Amino acid sequence: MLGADARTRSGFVVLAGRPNVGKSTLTNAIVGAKVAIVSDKPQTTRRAIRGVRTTPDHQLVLVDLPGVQRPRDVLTERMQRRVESELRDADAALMLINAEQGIGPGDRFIAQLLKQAPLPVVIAVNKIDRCSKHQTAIVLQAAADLDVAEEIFPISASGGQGVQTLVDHLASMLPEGPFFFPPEDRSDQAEHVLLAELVREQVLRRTRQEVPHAVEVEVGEIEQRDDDLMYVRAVALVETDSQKGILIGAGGRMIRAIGTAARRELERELGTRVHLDLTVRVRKSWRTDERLLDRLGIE
Ligand SMILES: Nc1nc2c(ncn2[C@@H]2O[C@H](COP(=O)(O)OP(=O)(O)OP(=O)(O)O)[C@@H](O)[C@H]2O)c(=O)[nH]1
Repeated sequence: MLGADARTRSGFVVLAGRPNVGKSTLTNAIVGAKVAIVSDKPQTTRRAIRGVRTTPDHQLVLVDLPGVQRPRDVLTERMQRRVESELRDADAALMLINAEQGIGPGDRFIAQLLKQAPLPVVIAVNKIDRCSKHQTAIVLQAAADLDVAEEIFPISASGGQGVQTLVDHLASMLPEGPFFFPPEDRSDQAEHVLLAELVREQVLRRTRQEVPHAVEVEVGEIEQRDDDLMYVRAVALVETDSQKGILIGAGGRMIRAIGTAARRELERELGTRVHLDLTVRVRKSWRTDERLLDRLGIE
């Protein structure tokens, strides 16, 4: 417990950035644990996943926003609403820019959105490990020209360069106040959502084209069956029969490979042996099924 006179800082920082810029990787680096799933396919993060970093003097709650984009269907409209409400409720925003790609229309769109939000903004220029000093300097200048951020930090989320300096600065921006979550918490996601994300990560790793983005994973049952065995039932929802066929693979090879890899991830997360019961089901147009989106925790 903290002493009564201890001064702590505590608050919410929203992460904004184009798809694939490294938001999940940075969340994990800041929190020091795997709370957001990482993939090299854009549009992985459909939920506002939070990571919680707690030190003796601060608690920084990261809200990892979905790739900001214009609403296209029910799913993305919901994302957009979530983005706007997170911006209203947060203490600061961290905009991530991809140093390798430079600044594009998507970044300008986000900068515009952040300019209208009543909160201080910091920019981190990520993936500098992939760039020459000269290229990094050009992107840093272009980031400054967006005229939205108080401070700009060059970082490598995967390599760790510059991350500590960025975190120290973010922590200093938080208001003084008590912690929101118990210090041992790293994420406020319901356990079944986190486990479902770990399974979905393995689906994304192994599928191509339209399949990755058509798949959602729902974890129904999580049950301690034995002293050292956890039973987890998961369903991969797809939109068409042909996607189902791809996911199952010839002779069930694909789904077995996904299941084995996912089980290892779940065992690491839960610290126990896991029996994963993974099935594939077709649910046409789950993207526009509001009730299902509610159940899956996509707001
Ligand atoms: N070289 C390098 N690669 C990085 C860095 N940060 C992230 N990546 C890679 O970039 C890809 C995308 O990273 P994610 O963290 O999934 O990106 P994201 O912004 O969360 O993506 P969405 O969820 O689609 O919005 C992955 O392959 C990462 O390994 C970095 O600093 N350097």
